[in-house]
Parts: sequence; structure tokens; C-alpha cells
Amino acid sequence: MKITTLGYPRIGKKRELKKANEQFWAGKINEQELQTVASELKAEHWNIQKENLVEQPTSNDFSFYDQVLDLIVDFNCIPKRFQPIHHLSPLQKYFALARGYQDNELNINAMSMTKWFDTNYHYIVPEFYKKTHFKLSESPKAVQEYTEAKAIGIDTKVTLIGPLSFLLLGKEKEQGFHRLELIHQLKEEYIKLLNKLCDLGATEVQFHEPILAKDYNEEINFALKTVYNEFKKRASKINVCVVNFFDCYGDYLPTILQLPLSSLHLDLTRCGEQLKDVLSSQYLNNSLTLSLGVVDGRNIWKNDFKKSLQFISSAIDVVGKERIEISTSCSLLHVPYDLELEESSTKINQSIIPWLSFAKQKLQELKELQEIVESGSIYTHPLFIKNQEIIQSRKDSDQVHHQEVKNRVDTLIDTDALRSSPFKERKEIQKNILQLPLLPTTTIGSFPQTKEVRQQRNLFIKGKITKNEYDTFLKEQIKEAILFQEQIDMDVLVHGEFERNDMVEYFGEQLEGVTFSSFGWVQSYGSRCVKPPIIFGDVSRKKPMTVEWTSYAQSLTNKPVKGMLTGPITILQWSFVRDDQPRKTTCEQISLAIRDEVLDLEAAGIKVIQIDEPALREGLPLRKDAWEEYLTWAVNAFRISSCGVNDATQIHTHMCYSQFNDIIQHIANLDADVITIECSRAQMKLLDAFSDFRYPNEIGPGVYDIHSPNVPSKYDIIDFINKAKRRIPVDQLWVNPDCGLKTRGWKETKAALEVMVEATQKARELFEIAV
Ligand SMILES: CN1c2c(nc(N)[nH]c2=O)NC[C@@H]1CNc1ccc(C(=O)N[C@@H](CCC(=O)N[C@@H](CCC(=O)N[C@@H](CCC(=O)O)C(=O)O)C(=O)O)C(=O)O)cc1
Ligand SMILES: N[C@@H](CCS)C(=O)O
Ligand SMILES: [Zn+2]
Repeated sequence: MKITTLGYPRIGKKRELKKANEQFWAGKINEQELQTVASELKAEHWNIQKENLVEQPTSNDFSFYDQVLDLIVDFNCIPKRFQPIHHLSPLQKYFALARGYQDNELNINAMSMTKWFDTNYHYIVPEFYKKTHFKLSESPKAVQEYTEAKAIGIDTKVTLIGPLSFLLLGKEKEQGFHRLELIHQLKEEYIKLLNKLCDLGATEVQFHEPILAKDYNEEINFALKTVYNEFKKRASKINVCVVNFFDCYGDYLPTILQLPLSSLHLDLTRCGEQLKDVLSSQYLNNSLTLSLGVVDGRNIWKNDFKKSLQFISSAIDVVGKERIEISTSCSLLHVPYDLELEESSTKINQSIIPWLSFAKQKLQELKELQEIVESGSIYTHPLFIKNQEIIQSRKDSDQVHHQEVKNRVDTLIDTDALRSSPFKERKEIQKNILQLPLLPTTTIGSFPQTKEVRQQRNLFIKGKITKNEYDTFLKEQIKEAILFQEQIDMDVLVHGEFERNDMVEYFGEQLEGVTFSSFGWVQSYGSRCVKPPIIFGDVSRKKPMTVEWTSYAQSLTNKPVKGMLTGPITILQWSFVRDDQPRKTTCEQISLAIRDEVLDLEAAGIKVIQIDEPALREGLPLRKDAWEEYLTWAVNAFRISSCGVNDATQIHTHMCYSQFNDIIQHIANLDADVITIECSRAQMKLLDAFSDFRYPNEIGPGVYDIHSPNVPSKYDIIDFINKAKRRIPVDQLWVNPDCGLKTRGWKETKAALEVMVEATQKARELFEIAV
């Protein structure tokens, strides 16, 4: 029984790739130096896999920015707007696709980014045209990496995103065709790639087709048959493995089992039931190897060997040990590197360390499972016994269970999730209190997290400056931010979130039942990483988390300052969560903690409170038949956190990276007084969802893109507001940027906000003339 892997994290255990990329972008290191960092990381990751008895580690799981972008480049599917940058080196051009390009003459928008399924990883979205013509690069990255590993004596399995997922994860940039129509030509280029790999000695290619975890579609099923049958016919020497993760194969299973594959991967952590279906299927042929994804690639809990061994044993009973491989459920991209780094950390709750497993430990778990199975005496094996003791210690721990938190959730009643009066009545009350002009202006919360802000925080954490000094520094930042917003005549102000390392980690650090790592970095997009909190027990709030900063900001101005909180669904979605109770229950506990904070902000005189929920959509189950259940509890969780306030307190929410058309009813059910949404890249398409639905509450469509340092023109913003006004009654509209400004510098932030407020003032004048 072999061990197989699906991909290793690539950012580096101390974020070496992040740092090298950023230095390269800043012109501080050259391409050769960056390549050296990359090669060292790849070699290190292959060697870790070898040490853990992975015979053939995976290659092509590395990426300088994103694995979908790698394919866009390798199949030459580069949008025409990038043609003028042919003078750049291939690597510079690659980064330009992801980050956009500006010089004195050119200003090219980056390709857009979106969430990779229900994860917090973002991929670059391929853009397709009717006439897109794929052409395999002379030196595809998969070939380079396979060769690079071979040169240091490591035979690898090559991972590739499969052709169906590559197409379906992209979007059509013109009407009148469906991107799946491009499959035949794309397939030809994949076949060329397979043959190239084969010529170099590669024996196995692992095609990741996570699109199969989504709803069944007849055309996709047909394409699946055609493509993989042809791979076998036209690249017959290479073994083809299909990998799906995050859910089961569903109705694709009969087709999948009839394909000429050498192995098939099953994510048994998300969908254990599928193993029975596979093992009992009439289509299971006697040469197919099953790759059992028993170790969770999406969470950080120590594997429960009992559960895994049950899967493994039942599969061995039917197909025999030789046809079984054990694996992680998905690529390890979504978990941090190495728990050993936390062992001397004063941040993490040390007593929960035995319960955890990061990427390196997950490989060790596979090795131990292999050893146990090969020993033949599973349940008496010392590794099994030790594992079960740890699993049991977590189940019984009083660190995990707190009766008063459970009681609070159990005694929630319907009215806890209801505002006192309907929106129409609240609107009038809030209007009288807040006295805001038509088209009120605001921002989403964060202001630039400058080097100085991060440095001061770092000095404070390392004990090099006192709490008093750090607080004084933060107050200075807040004061400057408030002054600036007053100067430009912004209507609803924010304090700037300078005290926060991250919008989720900051709250995680302050909640009971949650711990946080020192080095648990996970890539979110490009060089940006997050350190997801670890929710290990019943969650509650010890004391106010944000009131001091918001109150301080409010004390500096007569204008309303928005309290700024991260919502329960987003905290849940962007953390590593408990696997011993339903997500819904954990979410309800977080809702109550946020509710307490909302009420404390209200009691401190804060009149506007924003509860960010950018991850609401991302939390949707992959298959639509499970949406309703999720949306019902998720919306309710938001309402529990927001509905304790008086009618006079205005509740905002904010969402970004989302489409709303198919969940608009649930967005309305949140019953936030105001929702601000990312809108500028998708132009007004997003707003159409709200307008077609006749969305009843107030909306702030983002009027400019915060991902680019470009300062929007006044004309563009007025044009934007006009378009919005055509869709939504003007007394429902707010004006704001797409999202927070933490990744931007102050110079462009100030210029852009100034333009935004001026444009709004002009739009108000024009409106008054028109009426
Ligand atoms: C809105 N987004 C977010 C998502 N998920 C989150 N959890 N948070 C989000 O904001 N998902 C969707 C999007 C993704 N967008 C982003 C945008 C920006 C970042 C980002 O900037 N990440 C930072 C890390 C942020 C952080 O935690 N900083 C800490 C630590 C700073 C640090 O680097 N310290 C050094 C110490 C140096 C030393 O001298 O010792 C270190 O640890 O090496 C802080 O500010 O205190 C990033 O740099 O990638 C992420 C997602
Ligand atoms: N309040 C947060 C929301 C990001 S989605 C911010 O402004 O950064
Ligand atoms: Zn946002």
C-alpha cells in the first residue's frame, strides 16, 4: 500500500517565497535570485515527502503566484490587452497578468481573481473568447518541474489541473458561446503535454478535476468521457489519475469508473459515503487503484486513525492492498507547514498542540497509517494506541466544553434574530439621528497597513516597546485618519483598523475557545498569506474587543464613526474549525460573542456598526441541494449577532469577491440596514441582481477598485454613480470603495478618497438640478 500526495504548500515555512516575490517586484533581487529561492523550496518539499516514504512526490504543485495562472500561460491563453508588454521577460509578464501593469504609457488591468471553491485561496480567472486558440508553450512549467526534480534524483508524479476544471473555472469574455466548446482544441494541447512528459520518462499524471465536486451536468459528463478516453488512446504510455476533492463524484461516478484510468482519488474526509458506492459499483474494474484521501487537507486536527483505518480496511477487503494508496483529501496548500515551529511559541495554547497536525505532520500520519496496515495487527499497534489516546483526550477535555456557552446557544429564541421594527421604520429613525446627506460617503474599514504600522506591532509583540507606547502610536494613526476623513468631508468615518493584524486573526486572538499560531501561514493569494485562528472549544467573549479604539475615534469627531467587526460566518469560514460538532453550532457561539460586542459598541454611543461578512458566499456547499440549509443557519447567525440593537443603531454589512444573483433573497434576509459590496470590476452587473430583486434596504456599490494603486477619475466615479442611480432608487444608495484599503499606500488612498467625495458632491448637485 503506497502513499500518494496531491500537492505541498509552496509559500515556504517562514514565507520565503512571499518575501522573495515581493523583493523581486520591488526590484531588490533579480530573476536568478528569485529562481534560486524557488528551487530550494521545491527541493525541500520533495525531500520532506521522500523522508515520509512518498515514493513519487508531486511536481508542478509549486507556483510563483497561482497554479491556474501557470496553465493560462502554458496554454498561451493570455488576454489581448497584455500584448503591449512583450518586451518584459516571461516571468515579469507572468506577474503582470496577476498584478496588472503600469508605466508612463500603459495601464493594463490585472486578470481577475476569485475564490478556489469554498477555500480562502484565490485563483486567477482564465478569460475565454470564441476564438481562443490554445497553444502549448515550448517549455511548459509541468515539464520544467518534472525535469528539475529528476535532475536531483527524484521521480515525481506530475499534477495538473484537468482540462474540464481549467475551462469551467474560467469565464467567457464575449457572448454567444460556452467555454466548454473549447474543450476539443484544449484537449489537443494537453495531449501534446502528456507526450512531452512521457518522452522525458514521466509515468503518471494526476489530473485535478475538482469541478466534478459541483453539480452534475450532462455536457460536462460527455466531455469527461471524450477527453479522458482520448488521453489514453493518444498518450497511452502515461498512467492517468483523476483527482476530485471537497465533495464526492456524485452522478459522475459511473462515467468516472468506466474511464481508462490507472487510479482514482476520493476525498473521504468530505464524503466518506462515496467509498461504499465505489466499492460496490458494477463499473469498478480490477486494474483501478483507489487513492483514499483519509487525512484532512483542509483542517489541522490530528487524524483519527480509527476512522481512517476503517476506510482503508473496507477498501482492502474488496480490492486488495496492492490497489490501495493512502493520501490527503486534497492538496496541502490549505494548511500551514509544520507544527514543530509552534513548539516554543508563547502564542499558541500549548496544551492543544498534541491534537494538531500541519502539512509535515500529515505526511507523518500517512507514514504511520502505512506502517500500521503493513504490520497486520492494526488495533494493537503502539502507534494506533497512542493516536487513540490523543483523540480521546481531546474529546474529554474541559478546554473544549463549556456548559454556559452551550446553554446560551440552546436557549436562543426566534426574537433574538429579529430587529424590533421593520427596515422602513428603522430607516426613518436612523435618518433623523444620523442626518446624512443624499448619497452618503464612507469607506469599508481598513486604512493602509503601512510598514510602520506592522513594524510597531512587531516591536510591541517582541517586547521592544511597551503597551503604552504601542497604544499611543495607534492613537496617533487613528487621529490622523479621522482628521483626514473630516478634511475631505467624508460622511461616515472609520477608525482605520490599525490595531489589527488581520480582520479574522485579531478577533480569534481575543475569543475564548480559539487559539492562534505563530507560523501557521496559509497562502490566500499571490504573496498574501493569512494565519487562520484555530477554533478548538466552545467560543465566548472575555471582554470588549474593539470598543476602546472605536470610542477613541468617536471622541475625536462629531461625525458618526462606524464600529467595525468581522461577522460570525466569516470568522468561522476563515478559521480552522472544530470537527467534533456541526459548523452551525460553532457559528452560533461566535454570533453570540459578536452580539455582545455589538451591544457594547451601542452602549458606548456608536451609532453605526458594520459586521463584515465577505465569506458568506464562499461558505456555500459545492452542490446546490445543500445551499438552502447552509444559508438558513448562516443568515440566522448574522442576525443573532446584529439584531440585539435598537432601531436607531444602523447596522452595515460588507461583502466582497461575491456574486449575489442566486442568493439575493438570503442577502435581503440578513436585514442589514446598509450593505456595501465590491462592484467596480464587474461594473454594474452585481447591482443588477439587487435592482431586479428590488432589494429593499440601502446599498453601497464599490465605486472604485482597491486592488490597483490607480487613482480613479472624478468622471469615472460620477459615471458609476449615475449607472447605479439608474438601477437603485437614489435614496437607497451609498458611495464607497470596493473593499478595505489595508493593502494600499496612503498616497493613492488619500487621492482616491478625495476624488470619491468630490465626485459624490458633484453627483448630488446634478441630482438636485435634475429634480
Ligand atoms: C479580505 N481578505 C482576507 C481574507 N482572509 C483573511 N483572514 N483576512 C483578509 O483580510 N480572505 C480574502 C481576502 C484576502 N486578502 C488579503 C489581503 C491582505 C492580506 C495580507 O496583507 N496578509 C499579510 C499578513 C497580515 C498579517 O497577519 N500581518 C501580521 C504579521 C506581519 C508580519 O509579516 N510579521 C513578520 C515579522 C517580522 C519580524 O521582524 O519578525 C513575520 O511574521 O514574518 C501583522 O500585521 O502583525 C501578508 O503579509 O501576507 C491577506 C489577505
Ligand atoms: N473591514 C475590512 C473588510 C475587508 S473584506 C477591511 O476594511 O479591510
Ligand atoms: Zn472586502
